[in-house]
Amino acid sequence: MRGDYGYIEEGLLGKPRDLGLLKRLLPLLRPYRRLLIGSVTLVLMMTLINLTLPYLSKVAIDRYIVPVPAHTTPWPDQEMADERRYLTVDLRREQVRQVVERFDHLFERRAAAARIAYADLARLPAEDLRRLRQDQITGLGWVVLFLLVLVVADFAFTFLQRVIMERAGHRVMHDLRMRLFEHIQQQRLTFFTRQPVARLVTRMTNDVQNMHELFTTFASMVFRDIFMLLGIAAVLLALNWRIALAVFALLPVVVWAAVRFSRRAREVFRALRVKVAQINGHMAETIEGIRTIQTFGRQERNFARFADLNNETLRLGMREIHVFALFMPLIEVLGLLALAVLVLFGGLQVLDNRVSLGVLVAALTYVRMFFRPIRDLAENYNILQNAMASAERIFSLLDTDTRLPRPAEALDAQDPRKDRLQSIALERVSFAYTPGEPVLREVSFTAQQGQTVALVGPTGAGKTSVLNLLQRFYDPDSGRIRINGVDLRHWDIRRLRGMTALVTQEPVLFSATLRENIFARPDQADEATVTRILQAAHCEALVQRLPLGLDTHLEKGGASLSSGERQLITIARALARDAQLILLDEATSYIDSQTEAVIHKALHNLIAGRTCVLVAHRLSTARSADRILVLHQGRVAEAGDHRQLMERRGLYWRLHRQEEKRAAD
Ligand SMILES: Nc1ncnc2c1ncn2[C@@H]1O[C@H](COP(=O)(O)OP(=O)(O)OP(=O)(O)O)[C@@H](O)[C@H]1O
Repeated sequence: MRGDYGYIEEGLLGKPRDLGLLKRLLPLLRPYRRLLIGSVTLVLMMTLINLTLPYLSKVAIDRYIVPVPAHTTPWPDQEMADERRYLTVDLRREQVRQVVERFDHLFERRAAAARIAYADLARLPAEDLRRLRQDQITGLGWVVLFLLVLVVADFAFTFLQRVIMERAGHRVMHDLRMRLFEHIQQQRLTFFTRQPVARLVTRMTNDVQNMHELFTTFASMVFRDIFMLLGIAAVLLALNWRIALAVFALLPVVVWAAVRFSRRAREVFRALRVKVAQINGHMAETIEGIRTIQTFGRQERNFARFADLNNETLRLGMREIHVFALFMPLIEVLGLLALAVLVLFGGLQVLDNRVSLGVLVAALTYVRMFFRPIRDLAENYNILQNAMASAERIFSLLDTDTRLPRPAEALDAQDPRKDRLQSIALERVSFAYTPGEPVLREVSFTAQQGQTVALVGPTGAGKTSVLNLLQRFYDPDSGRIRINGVDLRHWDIRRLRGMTALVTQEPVLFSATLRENIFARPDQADEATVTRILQAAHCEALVQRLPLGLDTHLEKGGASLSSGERQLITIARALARDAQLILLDEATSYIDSQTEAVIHKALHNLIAGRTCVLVAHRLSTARSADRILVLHQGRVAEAGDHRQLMERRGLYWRLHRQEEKRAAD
C-alpha cells in the first residue's frame, strides 16, 4: 500500500477551475432543487431582515426620539437653522394643548403648532412630558414591536435555512457515497493495483465531506455575503450618497488586504494539508509495519521522521495563525477607520443639518455590518477552492471506468452449457501485468469435470496468475480460456463467478460473526447443513472454543485467530457455497504439521467430486491431483501425475527432494 492518503492530489489545489465542474455538480443537486430554492429564498429574506434592522433605528430616532420637523412646519428654514434644536408639537391634540397652555412661557406658538427647545424639555414634569410626547412613545413602541417580530423571524429563518441546507448537503453526500462505492466495487482488479487503498478511502470520506462544504459554503458565500454587501451598499447610497462615497473610499484598501490574505492563507493551508496527509501516511505505515520496526529496532529512525513531519506541521500551523492573526484585526481596524471617517464626515453633515441624526446612526451600523461579509468571503474562498479540488478528484475517479465489458455474444439463457461446469481449457495463454514483462507464456492445460489440476513451481513462476485469469480478473494477452468450450469473454462473468469458490493464499475474513463469514445467507442455512459443513471443514473444535460459537464476532478480520484457523474458515466458506469449480491458492504461512494434516483433510473434503485448480505450495497437497503442471518462469516445464513426474526425475523431482531435505533439517 502506498500510504499517500491523497496528499499527492493536493497539488491540484489552486488551479483555475473551469465551469465544466459546476455543470457536473448541478445534476447532483437536481433532486434537491426544492430544498435549495427554499434555502436561497430564506437567505434572501434573512438578508432583507438584517438590512431592515438598522433602518428601523433610523426611523425610531428621526420620527420619535429626535423628530425631524415635518415639511409642513410653520417655521421657515432660516429660523430652523437656529443653534438650538426644537421639538414641534401638534396643538390640535387636546392633551398637547393643555400642556402647552399650562407652560405657555416655554413654547412658541404658530398656527396649529407649537415648539419647545430640547433644553427646556427638562423643565416639564415627567407626566406632562409623557403626554406631550404620547405619539412618539406609541410610535417607538410600534417600532420596537416590529423589531422584535423581525428578530424572531430572523431566528426562525436562520434555523430553517440551516436545517434545509444541511439536509440537502447530507443527502448529496449520501448519494455521492453510494455512487462512489458502487462504482469502486465494480472495477476490475487492475484498477485496485493502480489505486492505493488510502486514496480511495480519502475519496469516500474527506473529499465527499469537502463537497458538503462546497454546497453549504457556496450558498452562504454567494447568497448571504454577496447579497449583504450589495444590499448595504445600495441602502447606504440611498440614505445619503455623500456618506456612502466617503466610506467606499476605503474599499480598495480592504479589497487589497482581502486578496492578499486569501492568497497567503491558501498557500499555508495547502502546505498544512500536505503535511497532515504525510503524518497520516507515516502513521499508517508505522502501524502496518510495527512488527518489522520493532524487530529491526527502527523505532528511533521512525520516530525521528515523525518528529520532522510533526515539527513542520507545527511551524505551518503557527504561520497559519499569523496570517489569520494579522488579517482579522486589519479588517477590524479598517472597519473602525471607516467608522471614524463616518463619525467625522457624517457628524459634520448632521451639524450642518443636511443629514438627520437617524441617518447617521443607521449608517454607522451599516458600515459595521459591511466589513463582516468581506472578511467571511476572504476566509470562505479557501474552503471553496479546497472543495472544488475535492469535487474534481471525485469526478476523475467516477470517470475512471475499468469495468469488464459486457460480452458481445453472451451465452443464450437457454444454452445448457451455462449451468453445469463440464470442462476448463487454457489454450496457449500468454499474459503480462506490465506490457513487455510476460508472467505466463503459452500455458495450456485442460481439466474435465471432477478433476483436480495442481500448479506447482518456484515462487514467482506464475501460478497465482493462472487463477487470476480463470476468475477473469484479467484477460489473456494471447491464447484463449474456454469453459465448457466457450471463450471466457463470452460468459456472463456473474454467472461464472457464481459457480466458483475461491480460497486465497491469505485467508480473508470480514469483521462480522463467524456464521456471516462462512454463509452468504446465514438465515437460509439449516442446522443440518451447518453441522455438515463445519464437520467437513474441520471447524467444529474451533467453533466450540469460541465464546459465542458461530455467533462470535470476529474483530479486525479474525486477527485473534491463528492462521491455520483462518484457513479452515475460508475452506468452510468455499464448502458452504457448494461451488462447481474450486480455485484454491494454498496458504504459504507456516503451520505446524498437526494443523497441516487437519487442513489437508478439510481440503480433501472440499475438492472431492468437484473440479479444482489448485496452487500447491507444499508438494504434498499436489500429490493426489489428477494432473500436475510444473510452471517455471511462466512456462509449463513438466506435466503429468505425481508418479509420472517422479519417474521423470526432472524439476518436480528436484523440488520434491528439496522439500524433503528441508523437512529433515
Ligand atoms: N498485480 C501485479 N502487477 C504486476 N506484477 C505482478 C502482479 N502480481 C504478480 N506479479 C508478478 O507476476 C509474477 C508471477 O506472479 P504469481 O503471483 O503468479 O506467482 P506465483 O507463482 O503464484 O508465486 P508465489 O509462489 O510466490 O505465490 C511475479 O513475478 C510477480 O511479481
